Amino acid sequence: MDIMSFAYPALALGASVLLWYLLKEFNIAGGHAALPPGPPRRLVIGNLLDIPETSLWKTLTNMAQSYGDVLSLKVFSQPIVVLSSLQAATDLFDKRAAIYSDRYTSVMMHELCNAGWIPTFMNYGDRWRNTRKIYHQYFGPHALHNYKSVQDEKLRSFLRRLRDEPEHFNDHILYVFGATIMKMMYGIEVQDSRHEEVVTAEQAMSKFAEAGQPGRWLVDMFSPLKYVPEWFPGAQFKKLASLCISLSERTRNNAFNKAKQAYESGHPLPCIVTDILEKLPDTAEGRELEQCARDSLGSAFAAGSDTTVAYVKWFFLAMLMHPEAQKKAQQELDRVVGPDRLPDVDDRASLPYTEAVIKEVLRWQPVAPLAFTHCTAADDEYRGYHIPKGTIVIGNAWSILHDTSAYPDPESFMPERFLNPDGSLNANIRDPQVACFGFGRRTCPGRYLAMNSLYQVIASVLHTFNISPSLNDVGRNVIPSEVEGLILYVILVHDFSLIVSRTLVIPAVPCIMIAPSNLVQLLRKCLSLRQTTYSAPLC
Ligand code: HEM
Repeated sequence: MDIMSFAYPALALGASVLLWYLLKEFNIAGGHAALPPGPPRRLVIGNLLDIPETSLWKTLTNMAQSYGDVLSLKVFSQPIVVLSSLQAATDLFDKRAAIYSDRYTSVMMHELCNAGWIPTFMNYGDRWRNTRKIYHQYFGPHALHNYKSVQDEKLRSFLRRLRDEPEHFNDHILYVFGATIMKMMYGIEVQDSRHEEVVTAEQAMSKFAEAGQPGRWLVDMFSPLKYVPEWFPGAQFKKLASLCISLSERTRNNAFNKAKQAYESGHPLPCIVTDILEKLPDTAEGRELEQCARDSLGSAFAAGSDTTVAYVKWFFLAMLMHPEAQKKAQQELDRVVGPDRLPDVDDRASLPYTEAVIKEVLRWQPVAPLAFTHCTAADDEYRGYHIPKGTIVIGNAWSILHDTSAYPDPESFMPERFLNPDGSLNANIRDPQVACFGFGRRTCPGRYLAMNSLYQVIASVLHTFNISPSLNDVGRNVIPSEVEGLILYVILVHDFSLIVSRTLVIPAVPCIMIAPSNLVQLLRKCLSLRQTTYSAPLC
C-alpha cells in the first residue's frame, strides 16, 4: 500500500492533536476566562522548571511580587493556583469552602500506598467529616482539660531529662510530645523515642513523605504502570508502596488493638480509645465509627509530632539569638508565677510577653510554610480568572506571615510587635494562627492541642532554664549566624552584638510539611542550658 495513504491521515491527526493542545493550553477557543497570571510556560512541561527543589515558598513569594497574590502555574497539564494574601485565602478557602476543601488524589499515594485513610490525604466527604468530628470531640478546646494530669506528668519528666542530660535535648523534645499523645490516646507509656509504636509511626511518616513527593513518580503521569509487578526491574515504587501499606496498617492498628484488648479484658486503660469504645453502639454504624477512630488517632502522632517538635526547636534557636526577649519573658514569669511552681494553663492570660514570644515563633518560621495543598472539587471563577476543577491550590502561609503590611520588618524576631505600649496583647495584630495551621475547613484540627503543648513547654522551659550559647575551647560563645538550606555555618563571636540574624531557611518537600533537620545539628553545637532560680522539685 502507498506510504502516502498513511502519512496524510497521520499528519492530519497530529496537526489536530497539536491544535487541540494549543487551543486548550492557551485558551484560544475562549469559553472560559483564563487561568490567573503566572510565569510563561514551556511547551508540554509548562512551569516544571520554575519549581525549585528547596525553599519553594520563597520562590512563590517572589513570584507573587510579579504576578500578584493569585497566580497560576502549570506542570504538564496540572494547573496550580497559589494564594499569597490573607484576603485571597479567606475568599476561597473559607468563603467557598465547598469547592476548595478537597485533596489532590495521586495514583502513587491513594491507589498504591493506600493513603486515603489518613485524614490529611482524605478526600472531602462523609468519611472525612466523621474523622473531623472525632478530632473535635477529643482534641477540641473543651476536651483539653481532660489530659491535664498526663500533660503535667510528661512535662515534668521532660524538664528533669533536660536538667540531667541537656546534651540530649532533641530526644527530650521528641519524647515530651510522643509520650503525652500516646498516653492520651492509647494509655501507652512511652519511655523514650525508641518506643516501638513511636518508631513505627516515624518510619511510616518518612516513607509516606518519600511516596508523596509531587512529580517524583512516573506512575502518577502514566497510571497503567501501577500494574507492573513488584519484582519488575525499576519498579521500586511498588516496593515502597508495599512498605507504606504495612507500616501504616501497624500505625493505625497496633496501639489501638492493645487498648481495645485491655478494654475487652476488663482492665480498661484511662485513654481516648477506652472512652470511644464505651460509647460505640454494636451496629454497623458503630463499626464504621470505630474505623474512623482508628484512622483519626492513627494519624494524630504523625500529623502532630514533627510540626510541634519543629516549633520547639525554632523556639530554642530564637531564644539563643535573642537573649533580651528571653530575659523579658523570664522576668514576667518570675513576677506572675514565682519560683515555687511551674506555669500552668490558668496563668496564660496573665503572661502577655510569653504569649507574644510564642506567636512570634509561629510567625517567624512557619514549619508548614505552604500549609498542605488543597484541590478544587468544581470549576470556579475568581477576580475574573478561571480556576478549573482538579486545580491544586496552595495557601502560601509564608507570604501571609511575612507580609510587610501586617508585620513590618518580617524577617526579624520581635515579640513586641504583638504588644500594646502598656505591655498587653494587641488584638489588632494579625494572629499567626490564621495561616500557620492551614486554611478553611481543612485547618489543622490538632491546633488547640498543639498550642496548648507549645505554651506548656515554652513557658516551663523559660521558667526553669536559661538558654544560652555554649562555650568553645577558649571560653567564647558559639553563636549561630546563618542557616541556609542544608548548609550550616557556625561562627564564633565574642558577644551577642555581633549576631547577624539572617533568614533561616529549611529544606522543603515541595507543598508538604517540613521539619528543620539541620536545626538540630546547629543547636547541638550552640546550645547550653543552665537552671534558673526556679526552686521547686521537678517530680
Ligand atoms: C504546631 C503544630 C502543628 C502545626 C503547625 C500543624 C499544621 C497543620 C497544617 C498546615 C495542616 C494542613 C491544613 C490545610 O490543609 O489547610 C494540618 C492538618 C492536619 N493536622 Fe496539624 N499541625 C500541628 C499539630 C497537629 C496535632 C497536634 C495534630 C493531632 C492531634 C494534628 C492533626 C492534623 C490533621 C489530622 C490534619 C489533617 C486535617 C484535614 O485534612 O482535614 N496537627 N496541620
